[in-house]
Amino acid sequence: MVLSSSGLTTTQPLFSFGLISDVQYADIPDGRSFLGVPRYYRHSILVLQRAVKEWNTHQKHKFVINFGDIVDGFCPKDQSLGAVQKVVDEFEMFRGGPVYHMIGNHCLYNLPRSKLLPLLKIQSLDGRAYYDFSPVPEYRFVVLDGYDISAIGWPQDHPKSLEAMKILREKNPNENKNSPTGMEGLERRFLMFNGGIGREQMEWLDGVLLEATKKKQKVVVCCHLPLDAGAASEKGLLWNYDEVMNLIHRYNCVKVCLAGHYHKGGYSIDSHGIHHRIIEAALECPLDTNAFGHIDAYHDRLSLVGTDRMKSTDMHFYPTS
Ligand SMILES: Nc1ccn([C@@H]2O[C@H](COP(=O)(O)O)[C@@H](O)[C@H]2O)c(=O)n1
Ligand SMILES: O=P(O)(O)OC[C@H](O)CO
Repeated sequence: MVLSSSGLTTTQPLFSFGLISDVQYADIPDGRSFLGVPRYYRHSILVLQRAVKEWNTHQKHKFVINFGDIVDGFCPKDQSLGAVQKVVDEFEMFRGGPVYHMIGNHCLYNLPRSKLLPLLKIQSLDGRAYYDFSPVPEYRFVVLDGYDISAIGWPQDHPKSLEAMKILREKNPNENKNSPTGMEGLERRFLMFNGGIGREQMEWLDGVLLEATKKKQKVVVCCHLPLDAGAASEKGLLWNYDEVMNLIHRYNCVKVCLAGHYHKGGYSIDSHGIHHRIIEAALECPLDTNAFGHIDAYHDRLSLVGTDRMKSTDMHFYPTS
């Protein structure tokens, strides 16, 4: 406890970290999403630069998490490598500690996993992009690879690609597998720009949650793709979000799930009291506006302090016995 200037006692966070999502940088003129939402491809890297400057000014953040989609799919392919490197270099200007990246669909439109993962410093076996880390003994972060089963990013004849195409053929009747036309409700998540968690990753997640439970750690799950329909459009959900959440709900250790992809951002608390916070996209910030923030982590809550378009959210943990 410390005494604030107002004389009231306040509790210091255990640690803090910076966060940003969907930078989707490209050296191309402004454009729009399929549904007409403006996208500012060149301005987004300025948002990132301002974020890093702010995080460095604070001098208290232990690390940064980037929620994926570092470069946009419209980036000319002969510029992909340079563009990803350029954005990574901006992140590297953060002086407080490591930057944890995750992959999104737009990353995979630009580069194969074999090139992408070393650039993003994701230690990988066989192209896997899931990992965990524990910044303090009380907390563990799990970073999921939402494009583990995906029709993008793996060679076309790779078993994971074939499995993804089978799912899309069964679930999505459209020739354009990015189109949800004629699909109803939650079924609308079966789009090519989404993906799923494979069996091995599920088993790995189970093991991490078991270990975290034994260590009495609070877990924050991070994934480019949202895991709760209350916080995002069903068109943006992880294909097997339901299986992943059923597994998570078997434990009491997961307190918060953070994601990107759904550019508008969102927030919900699910049936088990887990907070789902979808991070607003840097790409959709008009000139001189921002969408980045930091999270202060306490024993009993995460407090997201957002800038401009990123809303602030206090996430108090549901009491568990
Ligand atoms: N209702 C929709 C939405 C999207 N698509 C296809 O997905 C691509 C990516 O969409 P963005 O929102 O990221 O622009 C888009 O180019 C369309 O091919 C769709 O078919 N129907
Ligand atoms: O990642 P994008 O740019 O294809 O956009 C995905 C949608 O916003 C998901 O809701």
